[in-house]
Formats: sequence, C-alpha cells, structure tokens
Amino acid sequence: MSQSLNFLTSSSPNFTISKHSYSKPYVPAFNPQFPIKFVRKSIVVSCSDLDSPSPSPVLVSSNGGAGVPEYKWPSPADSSSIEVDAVTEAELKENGFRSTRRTKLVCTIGPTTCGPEQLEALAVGGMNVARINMCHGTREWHRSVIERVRRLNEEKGYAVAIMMDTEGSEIHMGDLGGASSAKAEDGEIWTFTVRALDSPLPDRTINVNYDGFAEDVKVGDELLVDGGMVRFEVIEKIGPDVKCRCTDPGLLLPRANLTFWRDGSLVRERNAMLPTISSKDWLDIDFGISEGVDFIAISFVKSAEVINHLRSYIQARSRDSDVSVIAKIESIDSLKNLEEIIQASDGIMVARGDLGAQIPLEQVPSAQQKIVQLCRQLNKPVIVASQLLESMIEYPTPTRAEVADVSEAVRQRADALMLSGESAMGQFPEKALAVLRSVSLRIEKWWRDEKRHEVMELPDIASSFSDSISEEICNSAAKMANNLEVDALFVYTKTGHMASLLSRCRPDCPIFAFTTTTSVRRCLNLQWGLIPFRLGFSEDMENNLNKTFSLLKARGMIKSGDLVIAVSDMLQSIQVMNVP
Ligand SMILES: Nc1ncnc2c1ncn2[C@@H]1O[C@H](COP(=O)(O)OP(=O)(O)O)[C@@H](O)[C@H]1O
Ligand SMILES: C=C(OP(=O)(O)O)C(=O)O
Ligand SMILES: [K+]
Ligand SMILES: [Mg+2]
Repeated sequence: MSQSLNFLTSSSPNFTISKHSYSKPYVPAFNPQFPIKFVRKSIVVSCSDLDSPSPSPVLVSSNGGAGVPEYKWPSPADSSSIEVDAVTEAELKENGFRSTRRTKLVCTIGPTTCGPEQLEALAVGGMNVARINMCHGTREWHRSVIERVRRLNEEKGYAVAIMMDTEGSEIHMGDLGGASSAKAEDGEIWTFTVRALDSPLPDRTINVNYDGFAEDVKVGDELLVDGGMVRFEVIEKIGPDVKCRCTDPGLLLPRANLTFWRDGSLVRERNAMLPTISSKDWLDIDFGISEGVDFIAISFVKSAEVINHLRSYIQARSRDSDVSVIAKIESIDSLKNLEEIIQASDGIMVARGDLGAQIPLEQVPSAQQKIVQLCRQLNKPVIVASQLLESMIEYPTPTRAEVADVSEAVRQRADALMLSGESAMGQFPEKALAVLRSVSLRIEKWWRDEKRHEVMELPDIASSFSDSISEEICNSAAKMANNLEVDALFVYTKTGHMASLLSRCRPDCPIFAFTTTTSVRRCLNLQWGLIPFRLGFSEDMENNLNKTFSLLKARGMIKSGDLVIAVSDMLQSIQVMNVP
C-alpha cells in the first residue's frame, strides 16, 4: 500500500518529506500566500472494473529494425481505457520515463512523404505534428494527406496532429511550369514577369505572383530568391517584364519567396500593404476548419489584430471545434509587435526562412533566442523552423554546423523543431527526422546528467486568482519534481492549461497529461515534455489516480514504487506518492 501526501491550499504547520522514505528534509518552495496543509493518507487500489488489463497496441512486425514496425491497435477505447500513442507507449516500455523525448517534432509533408508507408515511417520515427504547406499542391492533395494521417492514427494508434500553413500574400515566384527546380548560373539574364504565361514557360523566365512587382522594382535593385539562396540584379524594365542578371548562382525552387533590396535595405512598397490573409488563404482556412485540422499557422503575421480577427472567424464557423492558431514570425513587422502577437496566438513559429530574408542573417539567431524565451515566459508553445538540416535534402548525414544548430534550439528549450524541405521533398526524410530525434535526446540527457535545471524568471501570467493558484501549484510541483527527482509529473487537465503551465517550467521529468478530449490531447502534442493521454476522469482525484495507476500498470508503462507528483485543475492540490 502506498502513501500519498496531499498538499491542500489551506493553513497548516510545516512538514518534511523526501524521495521514497520521507525522511530527508525537503521544504517545498510554495508562495507564502498559500499556506499548505499536508494530509497524510493512503490510496486504496481496489477498482475492480479497472483492474483488468486494458488493450495496448501490439507490435505485429518490427522488420528487423530496418523498416517500419507495424502496430495493431485493438478495439476502440471505452470509458475505462486510456489512450496514448503507440510510439510513446513503446518508448516508455523500452526506455522508461526519464529518457522520453521532451522536444516535439514537426514534419512538412510533401511529394516524398505523402504516401501511407512514408507517413507511417515518420509517425514511428517520432513525428508529433504533420504540416501541410498551402503554398504547394492542390486542396485535393492536402485532403488526401489529412485522410491518411487520420487513418494511421485510428488504425495504428498514433496521435499525429495536423498543422495547415497558409500561403500568405508575400511576393513569390510561380511554379516553374511544372519543373521541380531550375539552375540559375552566374551572369545569366533571367526575366521575371507578371504576365500570365502558359506552360512550358520560355527559357529563363519566371512568373511573379504580385501584380505591382514590375512597377515597384527599380533598375539597380537586388532581387533575393529564398532570402539570398540565389541573387539577381535588376538591369532593365520592359513593361510587365523585369530583366535581371544573376549575381549569386543557385537553384530556383517552385514558388520561392522573392524580396527586393535597395541600398542595403529591404524595399517595402505597396507589397507591405498586402493583406496578411489573402482571399486564397481564407478559402484554405475554410478548408482547414472543415477538415478539422488541429493547428492553422498564419504566414507573415504583422500584428495581433489579424490573429484576433481569425479567432473570431474560426469561432463563428465552428463553435465546437478548437483549432489552434499559430503565428509565424517571419517579417520585420512581426518582430516589432512580438509580444502582442504572442499574447494573441496559441503558439508561435520562428520561421527563419523568410525571417532571414527580411532581416540580416546574422540577426536571426538572437531573434530566435528572444522569441523562444518570450514564448516560454508567456506560456505559448514555440516551433523553431527552417533549414535545421538543409543539407539532408541531398545528403544522408547532416553537417556539424546543422547538428550544432539543432542542439542550440533544443538547448533553448524550444517546444518543437520543424523539418521543411528535408521531409517534404528531400531524399532522406526519415534519416533527417532520426537526426532531430537523436540530437534532442542527447542534449536533453546531457542537461539532466549535468543537472542543468533551467533557471528562468517566469513572470506571473494569471489573469484571475484561481489561475494564480494553478500557476503557483505548477511552479512548485515542477520544482519539487526536480528536487525530489521524481519519475513523472501527472496532470489531470480538461482544457490543457494546467499541463501547459507545467511544461512551461521545463521540469527534469516527463509530464503525463491526462485529458478527456481527443482534440486537447492532440494540441498538447506540440508542447515540450508533455505526454498526452486521453482518459475519462471525474472530480474525485483519488479515484482518478487509482484508475490511472491500474491502467498504466496493466500496460507496463509504470511500475510499483515509481515516484510521481500529481496535480489537477479540479482539485487545487499537489500529491506526492509512490505508485502502489
Ligand atoms: N505539397 C507540396 N507539394 C509539392 N512540393 C512541396 C509541397 N510541400 C512542400 N514542397 C516542397 O518542399 C519545399 C520545402 O517546403 P516548405 O519549406 O514548406 O516550403 P517553402 O520552400 O515554400 O517555404 C518547397 O519549396 C517545395 O519544393
Ligand atoms: C517556415 C517558413 O515558412 P514557409 O516555409 O511557409 O515559407 C519560413 O519562412 O521559415
Ligand atoms: K506557407
Ligand atoms: Mg515563410
């Protein structure tokens, strides 16, 4: 029979506890405003209806470790079962709590990964979120990807969430008349035109999507493709055609972003007035809502206003769905209005591709650090995106510099890392994902081994007294978890808020987040350190804990003696206990 300490927020004298034996003194760092009552009581494990083992995904074939392991998910979940994704469950069983990965992984799906087998390989490889980029492909293509991911989740027990990324209305090239790329050589003259041309396009001709392009550029301007991957100088304007000489050769990719620079600064003429959400974007957003995507990422956000507008639009369109809105930080304006944008959004993407085309490249790392830090302070998940493993589009191993870049993002405790071209059209999507996974695990292990608890000033963000209590509880529980070296934090949360507050503290142990709805569970996929479970639970915490213990034990995910700390948003308490 195990003991638990129930810390209620009412008045009582001091009490000391320690791991397992409760003998070593430990003083929890509670806010003195909330005197704590420590109630010593035991938990009775006699939930007869729950004691029977619940189904778990069965590994049908592992393919000798070479291919995609095949899992079969048994009968649909009933009210007494617990749902966790098959990959996490296998990891937990194999490696135990401590070594589960904390940093989440997002993969852009494209031509090389849209098939069911490739999607499954990514799911097995640790993809938490699949991103579809509405810049490319047709809605039918995207719909089929969404359907395949959904089917995998249902049939094989994964929990991959879906993020739809809007095109935005910045200037970009056309689709190269169907070619997958075009090489621009030094000194070559290319024509950039706003004329609607039929495919195949004349040689060395590029369509531009923005009608004002030919009027806005001036002879002598520098034209940057993809933030400088290829550069041209404008040498002549002939009506709708702009002749340019290539000054930095490189590969032109379909629909690549275009910026133009004059006297060393980005030119923002009428293109700066283009709406953040274009009419095509609105149709894509309608598509995303009706397909029930989990996240909508908005490109080139300039201010909080557009995010607020989109939110009310989503609410009006679908009262019962909760699509999370992710703001992409990739423009000068978004940097100016950073805090208000973060406050207004459900999450942020550091979209370094376009950001690096709008501010000097050497400013991108400090901008990233600042955004990641601010997001954590304001409790919003943050994704670091673009070119993390760019060379792996072509090569099976990353460069040392790329590994260092990934490590740095992990070290900054970003919630998630994202693959773009590496997984969308590269030759080694699974290998690239494996690199993200192994580098994340290595850095996370290193800081645990070195006891590098992240000390960060976390400002109070609560807007009500009740929220303040939740926040204090989570801060204290996370600190206790580190000091007591517990095996896991458990959080019972209906909206996911309390789970995110724990994640914000970046504790040393994994956070098992139990939530009642599938949509909340999928959204938690993006947040650092959270292992989301779907579980029916009641207001009765003791019952919830017993139920969870027996279900998890039956599945081999925890064992007697494991030390856990449990918090919930129904009963504002912290409980410390060994699994009975
Ligand atoms: N749905 C798709 N269909 C075809 N190609 C795609 C698709 N999604 C992504 N890609 C390819 O992968 C590359 C990298 O993806 P991403 O970074 O999302 O787009 P972008 O390069 O436009 O910013 C794209 O440039 C494009 O070549
Ligand atoms: C992620 C980004 O956006 P997209 O790939 O849509 O251009 C980026 O610019 O870094
Ligand atoms: K996009
Ligand atoms: Mg971008």
